[in-house]
Amino acid sequence: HCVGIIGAPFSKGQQRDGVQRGADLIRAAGLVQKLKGQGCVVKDYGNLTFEDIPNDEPIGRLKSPRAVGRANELLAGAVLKIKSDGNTCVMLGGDHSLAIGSISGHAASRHELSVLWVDAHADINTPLTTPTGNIHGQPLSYLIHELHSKIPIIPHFSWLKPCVAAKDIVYIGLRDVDPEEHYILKHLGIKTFSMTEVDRLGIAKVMEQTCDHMFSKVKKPIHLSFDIDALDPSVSPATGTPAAGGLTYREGIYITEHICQTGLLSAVDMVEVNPKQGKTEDEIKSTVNAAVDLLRSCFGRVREGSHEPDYQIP
Ligand SMILES: N[C@@H](CCCCC(O)O)C(=O)O
Ligand SMILES: [Mn+2]
Ligand SMILES: [Mn+2]
Repeated sequence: HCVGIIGAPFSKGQQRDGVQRGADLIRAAGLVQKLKGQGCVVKDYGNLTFEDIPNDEPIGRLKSPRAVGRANELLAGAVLKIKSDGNTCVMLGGDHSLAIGSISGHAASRHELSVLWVDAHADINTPLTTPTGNIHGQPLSYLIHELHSKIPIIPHFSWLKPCVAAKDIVYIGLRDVDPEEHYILKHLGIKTFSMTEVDRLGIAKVMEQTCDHMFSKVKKPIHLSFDIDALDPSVSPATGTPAAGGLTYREGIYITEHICQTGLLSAVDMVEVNPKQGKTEDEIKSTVNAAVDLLRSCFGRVREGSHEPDYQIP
């Protein structure tokens, strides 16, 4: 696996300080060394620098629209470069509004994508349906062709064009979906595996049906957008919008092991780790370590273990 890492220390897609520190916390937990230790070729492209945008007044309900638009324009360019260099891209957030840039940049490189959105939330509010104005609850609405007519002109978003078809999106982990989002999911016929389906089917069947859906026509590169709040708060409490009844650590690892073995993973986002939302150092560690382990499983780590092909018992 050739892996390119980009850090996006950005928090203006929501209101809680601290999520901008996620990238460096994941690095400090040894992500690069651990990926190299399991045979990956890793290039760390460092962190993006986001210039402050003064007077970024709300537009309608949207909060920090100019900062979010600009940050994602920068991120899109960085992801495109990482893909052009032949890597699988790992974007470390930062809040989930960054998926706007990550998926845009990925689509600029690989045109048709399958998007697997692992999250307690649907993140598909439009600028007119959002209950909070936080753009981390809206990223998919800017990216989906079928919602283009529902997105108004927004300063610093003129670079952005929709690049994903509703049929190419699958959700796993939903348990906190706004009514407007639920209507959009049903109206667009988007494939969803809420926590009810995870409970009913079990994670193995969920992954089987996820892959059947994604590969039903042509096999496309996979963009995995993993919001750490998809995991149960007992595993990953240090996050801004925790919701009870989430994925176990094992279910999260199963998802990433399974996606790895498809051989189609082309980019992965790991977002919403917020150390300031952890009550103790242990809560922060548990959250960060889960993020690291999930990423290790994206790139070949398997729980049964592995050995060098030419190993022989001495
Ligand atoms: N649906 C809420 C909560 C969004 C949570 C965002 C997280 O998943 O990145 C909103 O729109 O503000
Ligand atoms: Mn979420
Ligand atoms: Mn999210």
